[in-house]
Amino acid sequence: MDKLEVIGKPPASPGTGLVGRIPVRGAKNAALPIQCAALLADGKTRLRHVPRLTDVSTMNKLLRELGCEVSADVDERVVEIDPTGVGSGSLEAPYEHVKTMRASVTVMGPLLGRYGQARVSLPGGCAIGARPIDQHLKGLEALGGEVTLEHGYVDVRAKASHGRLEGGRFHFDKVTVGGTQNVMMAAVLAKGSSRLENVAREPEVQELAVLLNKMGAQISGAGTDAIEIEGVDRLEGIDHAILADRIEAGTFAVAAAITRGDVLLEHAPVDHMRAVIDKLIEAGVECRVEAEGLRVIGPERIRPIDVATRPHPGFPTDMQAQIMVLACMADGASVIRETIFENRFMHVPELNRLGADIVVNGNTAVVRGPTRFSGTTVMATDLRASASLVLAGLVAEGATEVRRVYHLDRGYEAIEARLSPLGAQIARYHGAGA
Ligand SMILES: CC(=O)N[C@H]1[C@@H](OP(=O)(O)OP(=O)(O)OC[C@H]2O[C@@H](n3ccc(=O)[nH]c3=O)[C@H](O)[C@@H]2O)O[C@H](CO)[C@@H](O)[C@@H]1O
Ligand SMILES: C=C(OP(=O)(O)O)C(=O)O
Repeated sequence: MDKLEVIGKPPASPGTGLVGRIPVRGAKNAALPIQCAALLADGKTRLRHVPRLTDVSTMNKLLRELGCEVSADVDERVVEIDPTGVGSGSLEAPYEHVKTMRASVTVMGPLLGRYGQARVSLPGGCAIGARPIDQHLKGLEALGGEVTLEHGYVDVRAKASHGRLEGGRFHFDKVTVGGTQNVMMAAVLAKGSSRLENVAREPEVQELAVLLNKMGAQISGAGTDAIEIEGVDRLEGIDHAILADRIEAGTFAVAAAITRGDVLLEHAPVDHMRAVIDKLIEAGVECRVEAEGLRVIGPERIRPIDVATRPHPGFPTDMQAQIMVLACMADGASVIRETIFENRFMHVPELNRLGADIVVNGNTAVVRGPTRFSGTTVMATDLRASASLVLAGLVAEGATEVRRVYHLDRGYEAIEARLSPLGAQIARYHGAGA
């Protein structure tokens, strides 16, 4: 297992921290459902600006097992997916895949929509919460799917004798990104029309709808809280560039802010980052929208902030751990509330081991700054928790060793190689640590 060593530098005067430009890569959370959507097309889908992440490779592997021909030009960040061979073998996402990456369940909607059936391992919980998929399944039932749960697997098939879903109306009890994507993908090839209400409005949902419409689907309303879909008979393979990652950009923005740096985040999707940018500005961080991206300049003094995570356009839960590090560096007490996942404070004990003063009560964390982080060995527990530990390491006195970096590699492309040119001292050691 790899580990990262970050040699930190407590912040000095403004402009002495991370300095330079960093290109923002394609978004993991946009790429994964789009890879699944390729299952719906007649012919090949060509994806560009695909980030080099383990989750993307895991999804490619699953698609190959389902019968897709997948070629990945990692250097060019291009992935081509041809689903012509799917259907001759098993339409199953096995436990081995789903346990390493929950987003594997997103093949369920496209498989059901196109082939009339799918079998997917139940994902179970993960470090950040229970994460049930009841809304995915209820939504698929509302479109004419029949769901059976047996031996840890979900079996879903179209009830109608013609083997296609009929379409239908579904109101989500809970706003769910993956649920919206799964049910939307099931509906595009249905015989009739569908209306999905109380849907997620995340940019990655909108992006999926854009892609599906380019393929020939008829979806309207993505980005609002109701989506209408007219089923069509077939979809075509197309060429598409993956949206830039608002969470990666936000993570690097915090790195610039806490180190008192000056960093241009090239191609940052600023329109999708409003809630994060607003909080950075509230904390005193200078954020300038420039032609080439977002420029972030760290202030002399960071002000405390109150943050509550919410579905988009609210503050994203995937930035909660990182903004907590900004709060640690603020002069005074900040309050951070996590309302999306019930157990997403796993980074707190590790940040406290690095010197933070964070007290958690239920879903609320009170963060008392300013912290003088002091490097030690810490353990990554999930993707964004890992990112927060790297951020704290950047401003810690001495060396911070972050173990279990495989979590980080799920969602950040070679973070050490990206941050080093900005002046960070960060190195990866292969096969070391637990
Ligand atoms: C690959 C991907 O895009 N992952 C993102 C996606 O995850 P994911 O799609 O899994 O997250 P959801 O939006 O579904 O989860 C939101 C909340 O709804 C609950 N829920 C969800 C489905 C369901 O059927 N029943 C139910 O109760 C979940 O447990 C959670 O508490 O959105 C999350 C919320 O923005 C992000 O943190 C993840 O990074
Ligand atoms: C929670 C995340 O991802 P996933 O849904 O893939 O676990 C994340 O990207 O922060």
